[in-house]
Amino acid sequence: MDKKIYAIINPTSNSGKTKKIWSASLQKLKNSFPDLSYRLSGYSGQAMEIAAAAVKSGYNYILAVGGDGTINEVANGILKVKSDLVLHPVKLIIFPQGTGSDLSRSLELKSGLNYLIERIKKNKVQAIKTVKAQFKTAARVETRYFVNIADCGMGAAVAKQLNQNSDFLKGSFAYLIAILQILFKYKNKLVTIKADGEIVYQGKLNTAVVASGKYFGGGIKIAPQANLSRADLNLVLLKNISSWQAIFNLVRAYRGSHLQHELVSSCFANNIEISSQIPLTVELDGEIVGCTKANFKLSSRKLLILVD
Ligand SMILES: Nc1ncnc2c1ncn2[C@@H]1O[C@H](COP(=O)(O)OP(=O)(O)OP(=O)(O)O)[C@@H](O)[C@H]1O
Repeated sequence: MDKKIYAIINPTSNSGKTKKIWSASLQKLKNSFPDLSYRLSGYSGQAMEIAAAAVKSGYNYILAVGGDGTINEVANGILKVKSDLVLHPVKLIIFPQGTGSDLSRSLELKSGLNYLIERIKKNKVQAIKTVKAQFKTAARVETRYFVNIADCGMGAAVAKQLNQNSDFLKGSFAYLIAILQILFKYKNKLVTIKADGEIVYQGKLNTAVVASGKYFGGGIKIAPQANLSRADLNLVLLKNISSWQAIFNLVRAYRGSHLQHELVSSCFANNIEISSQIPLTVELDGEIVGCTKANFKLSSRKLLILVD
């Protein structure tokens, strides 16, 4: 079957720069793929609906243009459609245009339009795992997939701060400012963490990271042992570290050499549960979705992604 490509663009990603980049890229993309259809998302969450509708209409390539949040929505839209209703395997194409674009970093995708066109033509596929997260919102218990990294605690508080900050701050620098804003305010909280049914940690915690990819926070290599194609999940715990310890180890975290720290642990599991008396904020692929109690379970559904 031919490539039927549907592009979904988040015009607000990367502080609105994506809208201009898309306008400048469209004609060249159309020259290579004349049947390309596309739509700009009009509000948060719409990319999920557009992706699901495109898959149901028979599009077999969905192109996500934006950052990790956009990819998360598009992935959820693809996975929402029951696999027996999908006529042909659906492949996700990524045109990385986010503030952090941490999934693209884990996939080692080259940025730029020419590389995107080459990627589509080459059609090299990598299957990555997907993870079903369950968490609490004000109204109910909800579920949503993530594909790169989920975290609870200070990491999620930083993502929340980032979303509130001015669009003036860009890229990894925007994340660094948000980290510094939260670091000295954040109080570690008592948690119980289970991995595959066994308690693996009980005590004060700064951040729990449930990782498929290696990077979060605009390039912090928080889970250096994680691998998108590996079957299990990497749980990285930043235990009762102080603000100063976090500051001193930030450079090590960017390099991925923080696992040697005595208050950092890393293990692998298929099912991770995080509970706490004081709720911790939960973040999935950079999006704040709710709070604990949260559960992260490996899904049997894989996501097919075009890579370089
Ligand atoms: N039309 C829209 N108006 C407002 N928000 C939107 C719209 N379309 C999508 N969004 C929201 O924009 C948010 C940010 O998107 P995205 O994560 O792709 O960009 P980013 O934050 O710049 O990149 P990254 O997550 O890689 O740092 C998401 O929460 C998404 O739901």
